[in-house]
Amino acid sequence: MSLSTTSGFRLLPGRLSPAAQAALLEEVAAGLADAPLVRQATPGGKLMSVAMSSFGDLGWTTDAKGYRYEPRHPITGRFWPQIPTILTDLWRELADPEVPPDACLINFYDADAKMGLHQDKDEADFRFPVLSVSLGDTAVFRIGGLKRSDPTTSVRLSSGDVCLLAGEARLYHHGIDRILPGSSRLIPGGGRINLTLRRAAAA
Ligand SMILES: O=C(O)CCC(=O)C(=O)O
Ligand SMILES: [Fe+2]
Repeated sequence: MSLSTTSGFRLLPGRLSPAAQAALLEEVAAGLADAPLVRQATPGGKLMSVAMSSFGDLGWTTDAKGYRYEPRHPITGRFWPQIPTILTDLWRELADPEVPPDACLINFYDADAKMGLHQDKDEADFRFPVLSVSLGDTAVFRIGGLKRSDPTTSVRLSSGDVCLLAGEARLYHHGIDRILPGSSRLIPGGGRINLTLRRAAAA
């Protein structure tokens, strides 16, 4: 089964040059110094293997009360750092020329982390795409369809790759099966960072 581009899924391999990746990584590291990565628990009480933080007006959080967007970091209580301009520029070019993203989720995967099949549906308006940027080790990304039981395709996301979940694919199930440790030298100590730009609140 191959993933139709008419679904609204778009992969732009190597969209960010090595220099742009390094510059973005520096901005992410500066943001994480202010809003540290946290391993959060699902509403069901399971600790996620991915460590997370956010940039923007809203950040994604999860705890016993559920999944939601919050204006402040769950541990520090501070507002989230601003979304780096490299990312808002990409959004303007590839996602929406007028309405800016108000959330950028930061996921850090170590060699053992993964993310189960899910839909991104905590946002107010699915007309806006999710724009994803990958840095560091390659990930084995799985994407299916609107139904959890739909057939899935495996796509590798490498450092500098950008992908869009737009149109019908905006609500396709997706997840990360595994990381390929040692596949990139961008992040000191290894691992993968995924950044997803979103419009969480109504525009
Ligand atoms: O890490 C990725 O490439 C996907 C992340 C994701 O699906 C999410 O944050 O909702
Ligand atoms: Fe997702």
